[in-house]
Amino acid sequence: MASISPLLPLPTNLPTKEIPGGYGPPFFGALSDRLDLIYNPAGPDAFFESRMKKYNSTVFRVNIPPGGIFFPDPRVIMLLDQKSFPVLFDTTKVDKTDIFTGTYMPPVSCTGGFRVLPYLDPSEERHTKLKGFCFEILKSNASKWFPEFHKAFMEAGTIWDSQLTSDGRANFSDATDEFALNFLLRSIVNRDPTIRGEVDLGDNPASLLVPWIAFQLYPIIPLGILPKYVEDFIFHNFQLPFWPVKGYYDKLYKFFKTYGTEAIDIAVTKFDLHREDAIHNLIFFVCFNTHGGIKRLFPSIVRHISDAGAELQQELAQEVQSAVKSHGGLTPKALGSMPLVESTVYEVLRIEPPVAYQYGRAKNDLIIESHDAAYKVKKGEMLGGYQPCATRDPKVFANPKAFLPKRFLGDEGQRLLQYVLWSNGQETSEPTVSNKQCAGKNFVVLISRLFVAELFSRYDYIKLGPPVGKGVSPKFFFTTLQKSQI
Ligand code: HEM
Ligand SMILES: CC/C=C\C[C@@H](/C=C/C=C\CCCCCCCC(=O)O)OO
Repeated sequence: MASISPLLPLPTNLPTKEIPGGYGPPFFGALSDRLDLIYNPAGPDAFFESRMKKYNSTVFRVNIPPGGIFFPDPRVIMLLDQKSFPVLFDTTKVDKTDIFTGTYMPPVSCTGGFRVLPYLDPSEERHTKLKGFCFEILKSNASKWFPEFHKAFMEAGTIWDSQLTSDGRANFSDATDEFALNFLLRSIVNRDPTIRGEVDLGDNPASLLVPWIAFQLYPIIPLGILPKYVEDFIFHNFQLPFWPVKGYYDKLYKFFKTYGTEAIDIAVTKFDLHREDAIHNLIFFVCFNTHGGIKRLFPSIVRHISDAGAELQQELAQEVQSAVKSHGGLTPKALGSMPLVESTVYEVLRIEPPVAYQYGRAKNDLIIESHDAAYKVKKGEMLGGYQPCATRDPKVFANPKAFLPKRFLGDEGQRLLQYVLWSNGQETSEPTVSNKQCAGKNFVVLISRLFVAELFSRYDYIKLGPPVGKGVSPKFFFTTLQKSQI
């Protein structure tokens, strides 16, 4: 792991302090913190900022959801600065077994009875095999990314233009969910989900994923579908049975088992994996890891660019359209000559990392340092991080709460990349079979740059309206799509 740069002052005999905060009485302490965090009208940012202020520390003890009656111990030590947060990446210090979703783990019934890759610690042999399989899937399909992404994006653009003409607004969310899944299934599973057949995913394939993902996450997110206390009692105290949503997953299973044979054969022959293990992990890679991540990242990219206004968008349109023109199309070389697009994507990933929470259990007694103190952690204690506090650390980033799309331009910008942590690792490090950094780290940055480049190849100016609807994933609509003149 690359060391933290000299920008952070080296420790000079930091005072050792007791970790502030606490957990309160059993059940009620967790209930109080959960209601404060999950149902905080100002969001988790406000919750963690208020606790940092209360304890005058970026390291403190708190209960992290769910923590309800039938859920595991919610006690966590949070690390919320750029000095302490990277401990979560260090697998010599933390154990990552079964903590992908935090203090609670969904039942393996929702992944075919298998503990899929993200729940495995690097010390497990399956972790090495499955991460190698994931890398191979990304490598062997790389030639498809540009053409398949362009094809799927153009289908979405046609829908948006038509809706804007007929309805005065265009449904960004639904079209993006579908185009992203079309892109992934055409590229990785070699099957176009829009082609109906004996085994298919219906008219809206992306909608099949929602119940399955919601089932895995309902104990840790605000669903917003019932009155607060009713919702909290039902969804944050009990593990609900999988069978009501099993039908959705079974459709995904049949689709991957039927059409994903090329990828599954690679898992069996090259990585010595059992066929069923490979199928359920491939479903997870595509439908949870990738599509689930895109569902959070792509709206964030468009929201930040839309809110940044006309000046940024004119510069993006100019950079993209001139590069596409001079390279004869949106080619890898054209994309590689769009520094503002790249910096804008990194700034979105910094200011709003799509997955805000990371965890790790202390493998031994540890001393953890923040910028201004050292803290003793006992073996077995759960460590956690709310990443936006670390990626908005004022000791590292000037004007940390501002969206500055040019922040990562030039040499200074390249040096700051080590403090972009969205992939559960520094942007300047690489995922390996020995660490827990996102296997799709470089793929995500590539398709995010592609997404911005496709947008500003087609449009000169875009405006996203306010979110519509409550709950897990509100929908976003374009209110303006000004077509490019070329
Ligand atoms: C926008 C999209 C994505 C986001 C935001 C994202 C984010 C993350 C994060 C934060 C982690 C670490 C979780 C933890 O252990 O604390 C992770 C792990 C992982 N991601 Fe992603 N990811 C994305 C896309 C992908 C893609 C495209 C793939 C592969 C096709 C992928 C495969 C994985 C795998 C396999 C792990 C577990 C790594 C391991 O166990 O060593 N992800 N991802
Ligand atoms: C929904 C899937 C999102 C990204 C997929 C990515 C990483 C996932 C890491 C942890 C799973 C929990 C994500 C949702 C947390 C909900 C709490 C919150 O942020 O409010 O896979 O690569």
